[in-house]
Amino acid sequence: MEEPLGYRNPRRQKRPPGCRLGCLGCQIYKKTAAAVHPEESASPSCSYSDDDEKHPSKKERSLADIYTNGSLLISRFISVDSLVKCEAEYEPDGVEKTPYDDMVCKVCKTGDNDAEMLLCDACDEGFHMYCLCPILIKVPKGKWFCPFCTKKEEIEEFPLVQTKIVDFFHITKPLSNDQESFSLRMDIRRKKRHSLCLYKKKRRLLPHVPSKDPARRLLQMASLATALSSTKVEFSDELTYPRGLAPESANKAANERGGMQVIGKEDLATLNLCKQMCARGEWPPLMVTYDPKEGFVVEADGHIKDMTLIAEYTGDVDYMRNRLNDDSDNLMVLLFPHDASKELVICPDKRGNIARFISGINNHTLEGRKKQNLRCVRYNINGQSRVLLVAIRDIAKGERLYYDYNAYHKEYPTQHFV
Ligand SMILES: C[S@@+](CC[C@H](N)C(=O)[O-])C[C@H]1O[C@@H](n2cnc3c(N)ncnc32)[C@H](O)[C@@H]1O
Repeated sequence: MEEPLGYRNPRRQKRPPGCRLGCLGCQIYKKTAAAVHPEESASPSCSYSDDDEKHPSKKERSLADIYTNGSLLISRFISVDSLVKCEAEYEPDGVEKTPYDDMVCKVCKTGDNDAEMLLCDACDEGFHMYCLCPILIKVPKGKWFCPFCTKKEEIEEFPLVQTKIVDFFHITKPLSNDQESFSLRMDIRRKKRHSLCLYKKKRRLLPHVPSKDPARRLLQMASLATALSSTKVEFSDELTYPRGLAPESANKAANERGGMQVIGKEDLATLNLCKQMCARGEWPPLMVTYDPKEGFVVEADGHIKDMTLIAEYTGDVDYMRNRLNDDSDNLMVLLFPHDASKELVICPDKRGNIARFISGINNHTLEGRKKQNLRCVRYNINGQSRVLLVAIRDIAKGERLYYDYNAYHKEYPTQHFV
């Protein structure tokens, strides 16, 4: 398997953290600036709106800013000549005092990490992004309301009616115990058993084994339908190329920096088999549930063997350059060519499948890393790049699925992940 890739989080630190809120980020920026250049101090109240292109956080913005962590971003700003002029009140040590200095998070009651503190646009209370449930990994675009001011929408369960589920997922055959397809799959598995040693050595992909009970499969599908409809995402088990985004011709695996592994014949047959099974409603045994800390999560609803193909990561394909201001936390790198303007990402915000709900590990802790049971791998499939999620060990029924969002690009902030 090639080096796995991770999520790309283009909006991370697009502006100084928290600057949306009475411009707390601006305060941080200005406070830091004032400490270094007290003569060029910052105004206590920012005159720019959040989305104003003239906002200091937007000026001088480059890819380097976007992919930089908060502290580096601030230090980069203070080295910029054109600091914003302003009047400020100084403490004796020359550091400007702001109305937000005493702000504490309403959840943990501390004022630590003010760079990660959001202010509610209604009640003006502070909340650490990582104290929210589920946690927020970046400053939201536009207005933000805290859980106390937002009337939380109840997750509405998708109706457990076979016809509705068949329609929702465009299933081509009713969800019955389809003997023919099961025997086809068993045939492949029997063949594999004969050459077990060989396949173990080569680490071939394995097709998933759906739950035998059609009623259970219906429940699994209803759980995904609930998650997709709650997030207003239409089901799509393939990459999509809507007009106005990147054309399909832009997805050329040959352009990948350093090359991309070509999928083998047997693995391709397995992928095709899995796709056919899914189209018939014979899905991997997975259940989507809701966790107060992680949001929607995916759990194994049956034993899953090492090397089982879990899902393809699907969604609309777009150029990364079009997504720099994207609020989404689930963009996936699809193609990483030498020419950065041609970098492609998968955006499952409008269309997608179960892959977009799978959790990420906290790769700052050993505990977090131990949870990893999947890996995402890119393959050159018929000349195009595709991203597959594959089990990297046996997964027991009830275990939650996790992979490393940061295995390739190290930009996804997972330090507060559970
Ligand atoms: C790709 S989405 C995963 C699906 C998401 N849970 C949902 O409800 O749509 C990534 C987001 O899920 C949450 N998440 C994923 N893994 C997590 C973890 N290990 N701990 C806490 N939150 C996690 C974070 O809010 C993150 O921004």
